[in-house]
Amino acid sequence: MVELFETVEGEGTQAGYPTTFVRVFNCNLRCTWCDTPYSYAPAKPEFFATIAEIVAEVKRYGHPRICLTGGEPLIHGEKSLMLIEALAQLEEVADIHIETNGAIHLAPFHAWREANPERGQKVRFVLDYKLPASGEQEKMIEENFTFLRDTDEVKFVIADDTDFDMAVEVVRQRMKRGVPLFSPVWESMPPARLVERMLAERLTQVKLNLQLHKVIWDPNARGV
Ligand SMILES: Nc1nc2[nH]cc(C(=O)O)c2c(=O)[nH]1
Ligand code: SF4
Ligand SMILES: [Mg+2]
Repeated sequence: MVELFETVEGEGTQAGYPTTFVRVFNCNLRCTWCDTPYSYAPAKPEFFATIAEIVAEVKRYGHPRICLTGGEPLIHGEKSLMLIEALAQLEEVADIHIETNGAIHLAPFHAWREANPERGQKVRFVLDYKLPASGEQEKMIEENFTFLRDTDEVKFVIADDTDFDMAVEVVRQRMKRGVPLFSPVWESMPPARLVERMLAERLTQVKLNLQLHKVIWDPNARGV
Protein backbone atom coordinates (compact mmCIF):
# COMPACT_ATOMS: atom_id res chain seq x y z
CA MET A 1 0.00 0.00 0.00
CA VAL A 2 1.05 3.58 -0.62
CA GLU A 3 -1.76 5.75 0.76
CA LEU A 4 -5.27 5.56 2.19
CA PHE A 5 -6.89 8.95 2.71
CA GLU A 6 -9.99 11.08 2.22
CA THR A 7 -10.19 14.10 -0.07
CA VAL A 8 -12.39 15.35 -2.88
CA GLU A 9 -12.14 13.47 -6.18
CA GLY A 10 -10.06 15.69 -8.44
CA GLU A 11 -10.91 14.08 -11.77
CA GLY A 12 -13.54 12.50 -13.94
CA THR A 13 -17.31 12.44 -13.74
CA GLN A 14 -17.23 12.37 -9.90
CA ALA A 15 -14.88 15.37 -9.55
CA GLY A 16 -15.67 17.44 -6.48
CA TYR A 17 -17.31 14.70 -4.40
CA PRO A 18 -15.77 13.62 -1.08
CA THR A 19 -14.04 10.31 -1.78
CA THR A 20 -11.89 7.75 -0.01
CA PHE A 21 -8.66 7.00 -1.91
CA VAL A 22 -6.99 3.62 -1.78
CA ARG A 23 -3.57 3.83 -3.48
CA VAL A 24 -2.06 0.42 -4.11
CA PHE A 25 1.68 -0.13 -4.65
CA ASN A 26 3.37 -0.87 -7.97
CA CYS A 27 2.82 -0.36 -11.66
CA ASN A 28 3.66 -2.23 -14.86
CA LEU A 29 4.20 1.00 -16.86
CA ARG A 30 6.62 3.93 -16.58
CA CYS A 31 4.88 6.89 -18.24
CA THR A 32 7.17 9.84 -19.03
CA TRP A 33 4.83 12.32 -17.30
CA CYS A 34 3.84 10.15 -14.30
CA ASP A 35 2.97 12.19 -11.19
CA THR A 36 3.14 9.28 -8.71
CA PRO A 37 6.59 7.65 -9.13
CA TYR A 38 6.59 7.05 -5.36
CA SER A 39 3.91 4.42 -6.00
CA TYR A 40 6.14 1.87 -7.77
CA ALA A 41 9.62 0.31 -7.68
CA PRO A 42 12.36 1.27 -6.99
CA ALA A 43 10.32 3.15 -4.35
CA LYS A 44 9.02 0.92 -1.58
CA PRO A 45 5.46 0.42 -0.31
CA GLU A 46 4.72 2.87 2.52
CA PHE A 47 2.92 0.24 4.59
CA PHE A 48 1.28 -3.17 4.44
CA ALA A 49 -2.40 -3.78 5.09
CA THR A 50 -4.71 -6.76 4.88
CA ILE A 51 -7.97 -6.49 2.96
CA ALA A 52 -9.80 -6.46 6.32
CA GLU A 53 -7.69 -3.50 7.48
CA ILE A 54 -8.32 -1.58 4.26
CA VAL A 55 -12.07 -2.25 4.54
CA ALA A 56 -12.04 -1.05 8.17
CA GLU A 57 -10.40 2.25 7.16
CA VAL A 58 -12.85 2.72 4.28
CA LYS A 59 -15.74 2.13 6.72
CA ARG A 60 -14.25 4.60 9.19
CA TYR A 61 -14.19 7.35 6.53
CA GLY A 62 -17.71 6.38 5.52
CA HIS A 63 -17.77 7.98 2.07
CA PRO A 64 -20.00 6.34 -0.56
CA ARG A 65 -17.34 6.97 -3.23
CA ILE A 66 -14.05 5.07 -3.39
CA CYS A 67 -11.19 5.70 -5.83
CA LEU A 68 -8.99 2.64 -6.21
CA THR A 69 -5.76 3.89 -7.73
CA GLY A 70 -1.99 3.44 -7.79
CA GLY A 71 0.36 2.77 -9.38
CA GLU A 72 -1.81 0.24 -11.12
CA PRO A 73 -4.49 -1.08 -8.77
CA LEU A 74 -5.24 -4.20 -10.85
CA ILE A 75 -1.61 -5.36 -11.02
CA HIS A 76 -2.18 -7.81 -8.15
CA GLY A 77 -4.67 -9.93 -10.10
CA GLU A 78 -6.68 -12.20 -7.81
CA LYS A 79 -5.78 -10.08 -4.76
CA SER A 80 -6.98 -6.92 -6.53
CA LEU A 81 -10.27 -8.68 -7.28
CA MET A 82 -10.66 -9.80 -3.66
CA LEU A 83 -10.17 -6.21 -2.50
CA ILE A 84 -12.77 -4.96 -5.00
CA GLU A 85 -15.22 -7.65 -3.87
CA ALA A 86 -14.72 -6.78 -0.20
CA LEU A 87 -15.25 -3.07 -0.84
CA ALA A 88 -18.32 -3.69 -3.00
CA GLN A 89 -19.88 -5.71 -0.17
CA LEU A 90 -20.06 -2.62 2.05
CA GLU A 91 -23.59 -1.25 2.12
CA GLU A 92 -22.40 2.34 2.57
CA VAL A 93 -20.27 2.14 -0.60
CA ALA A 94 -22.10 3.09 -3.80
CA ASP A 95 -19.29 3.74 -6.28
CA ILE A 96 -15.83 2.20 -6.61
CA HIS A 97 -13.98 3.68 -9.54
CA ILE A 98 -10.77 2.01 -10.59
CA GLU A 99 -8.00 4.06 -12.23
CA THR A 100 -6.48 1.42 -14.48
CA ASN A 101 -3.71 2.06 -17.02
CA GLY A 102 -4.91 0.21 -20.12
CA ALA A 103 -2.11 -2.36 -19.95
CA ILE A 104 -3.90 -4.82 -17.66
CA HIS A 105 -6.43 -7.28 -19.10
CA LEU A 106 -9.88 -6.28 -17.83
CA ALA A 107 -11.47 -9.62 -18.86
CA PRO A 108 -11.43 -11.25 -15.36
CA PHE A 109 -12.68 -8.08 -13.67
CA HIS A 110 -15.37 -7.70 -16.33
CA ALA A 111 -16.39 -11.34 -15.82
CA TRP A 112 -16.78 -10.76 -12.07
CA ARG A 113 -18.86 -7.64 -12.72
CA GLU A 114 -21.15 -9.56 -15.05
CA ALA A 115 -21.48 -12.49 -12.64
CA ASN A 116 -22.35 -10.24 -9.67
CA PRO A 117 -24.87 -7.72 -10.98
CA GLU A 118 -25.73 -6.08 -7.65
CA ARG A 119 -22.19 -5.56 -6.37
CA GLY A 120 -20.83 -5.28 -9.91
CA GLN A 121 -22.89 -2.18 -10.70
CA LYS A 122 -20.94 -0.31 -8.01
CA VAL A 123 -17.66 -0.94 -9.80
CA ARG A 124 -16.57 1.33 -12.64
CA PHE A 125 -13.41 1.40 -14.71
CA VAL A 126 -11.58 4.63 -15.48
CA LEU A 127 -9.39 3.37 -18.29
CA ASP A 128 -6.32 5.57 -18.81
CA TYR A 129 -5.54 5.13 -22.51
CA LYS A 130 -1.84 5.95 -23.02
CA LEU A 131 -0.90 8.14 -25.98
CA PRO A 132 2.48 8.37 -27.81
CA ALA A 133 4.13 10.99 -25.54
CA SER A 134 3.65 8.72 -22.51
CA GLY A 135 6.12 6.27 -24.11
CA GLU A 136 3.74 3.39 -23.29
CA GLN A 137 1.18 3.42 -26.10
CA GLU A 138 2.21 0.07 -27.57
CA LYS A 139 1.25 -1.63 -24.28
CA MET A 140 -2.43 -0.65 -24.64
CA ILE A 141 -4.76 -3.64 -24.78
CA GLU A 142 -7.38 -2.72 -27.38
CA GLU A 143 -9.67 -5.57 -26.34
CA ASN A 144 -10.32 -3.71 -23.05
CA PHE A 145 -12.69 -1.36 -24.91
CA THR A 146 -15.08 -4.29 -25.36
CA PHE A 147 -15.47 -4.65 -21.56
CA LEU A 148 -16.59 -1.08 -20.87
CA ARG A 149 -20.07 0.11 -19.96
CA ASP A 150 -21.68 3.50 -20.59
CA THR A 151 -20.96 4.49 -16.97
CA ASP A 152 -17.21 3.74 -17.26
CA GLU A 153 -14.74 6.46 -18.22
CA VAL A 154 -11.83 6.61 -20.66
CA LYS A 155 -9.14 9.15 -19.78
CA PHE A 156 -6.67 10.52 -22.33
CA VAL A 157 -3.72 12.45 -20.92
CA ILE A 158 -2.65 14.72 -23.77
CA ALA A 159 0.88 16.14 -23.95
CA ASP A 160 0.97 17.57 -27.48
CA ASP A 161 -0.88 17.84 -30.80
CA THR A 162 0.13 14.33 -31.89
CA ASP A 163 -1.43 12.93 -28.70
CA PHE A 164 -4.56 14.97 -29.35
CA ASP A 165 -4.94 13.62 -32.90
CA MET A 166 -4.52 10.05 -31.65
CA ALA A 167 -7.06 10.57 -28.85
CA VAL A 168 -9.62 11.85 -31.37
CA GLU A 169 -9.03 8.80 -33.55
CA VAL A 170 -9.52 6.44 -30.61
CA VAL A 171 -12.72 8.20 -29.48
CA ARG A 172 -14.16 8.14 -33.00
CA GLN A 173 -12.98 4.74 -34.25
CA ARG A 174 -12.23 2.41 -31.35
CA MET A 175 -14.11 3.37 -28.20
CA LYS A 176 -17.54 1.84 -28.08
CA ARG A 177 -18.82 2.85 -24.66
CA GLY A 178 -17.80 5.04 -21.71
CA VAL A 179 -17.34 8.76 -21.08
CA PRO A 180 -14.25 10.16 -22.85
CA LEU A 181 -12.18 12.59 -20.76
CA PHE A 182 -9.37 14.79 -22.14
CA SER A 183 -6.68 15.93 -19.64
CA PRO A 184 -3.77 18.24 -20.48
CA VAL A 185 -0.19 17.55 -19.39
CA TRP A 186 0.29 20.89 -17.65
CA GLU A 187 3.90 21.52 -18.75
CA SER A 188 3.37 20.98 -22.49
CA MET A 189 -0.34 21.39 -23.34
CA PRO A 190 -1.89 24.65 -22.08
CA PRO A 191 -5.56 23.95 -21.17
CA ALA A 192 -6.66 26.81 -23.46
CA ARG A 193 -4.99 25.06 -26.41
CA LEU A 194 -6.71 21.79 -25.54
CA VAL A 195 -10.13 23.46 -25.35
CA GLU A 196 -9.51 25.26 -28.64
CA ARG A 197 -8.76 21.95 -30.36
CA MET A 198 -11.75 20.19 -28.71
CA LEU A 199 -14.11 22.89 -29.96
CA ALA A 200 -12.55 22.92 -33.44
CA GLU A 201 -13.06 19.13 -33.70
CA ARG A 202 -16.70 19.47 -32.52
CA LEU A 203 -16.09 16.83 -29.83
CA THR A 204 -19.47 17.35 -28.19
CA GLN A 205 -19.32 14.19 -26.03
CA VAL A 206 -15.77 14.69 -24.71
CA LYS A 207 -15.37 16.15 -21.21
CA LEU A 208 -12.42 18.39 -20.31
CA ASN A 209 -10.71 16.90 -17.26
CA LEU A 210 -8.58 19.28 -15.16
CA GLN A 211 -7.04 17.90 -11.96
CA LEU A 212 -8.81 19.84 -9.19
CA HIS A 213 -6.38 18.59 -6.54
CA LYS A 214 -3.46 20.23 -8.37
CA VAL A 215 -5.29 23.57 -8.25
CA ILE A 216 -6.41 23.29 -4.62
CA TRP A 217 -3.11 21.99 -3.18
CA ASP A 218 0.57 22.05 -4.11
CA PRO A 219 0.85 19.96 -7.31
CA ASN A 220 3.50 17.80 -5.60
CA ALA A 221 1.52 17.25 -2.37
CA ARG A 222 0.74 13.64 -1.46
CA GLY A 223 -2.35 12.34 0.25
CA VAL A 224 -4.72 14.93 -1.28
N1 LIG B 1 -7.95 14.43 -5.27
C1 LIG B 1 -7.43 13.50 -6.07
N2 LIG B 1 -8.15 13.03 -7.12
C2 LIG B 1 -7.59 12.07 -7.90
N3 LIG B 1 -8.16 11.42 -8.96
C3 LIG B 1 -7.30 10.50 -9.42
C4 LIG B 1 -6.14 10.53 -8.65
C5 LIG B 1 -5.02 9.57 -8.86
O1 LIG B 1 -3.92 9.82 -8.40
O2 LIG B 1 -5.23 8.53 -9.49
C6 LIG B 1 -6.31 11.53 -7.68
C7 LIG B 1 -5.53 12.05 -6.58
O3 LIG B 1 -4.39 11.68 -6.30
N4 LIG B 1 -6.16 13.02 -5.82
S1 SF4 C 1 0.32 3.99 -15.42
FE1 SF4 C 1 -0.11 5.63 -13.95
S2 SF4 C 1 1.13 5.13 -12.14
FE2 SF4 C 1 1.89 3.84 -13.82
S3 SF4 C 1 3.62 5.02 -14.65
FE3 SF4 C 1 1.80 5.56 -15.87
S4 SF4 C 1 0.95 7.40 -14.87
FE4 SF4 C 1 2.40 6.44 -13.42
MG1 LIG D 1 -3.07 8.40 -11.09
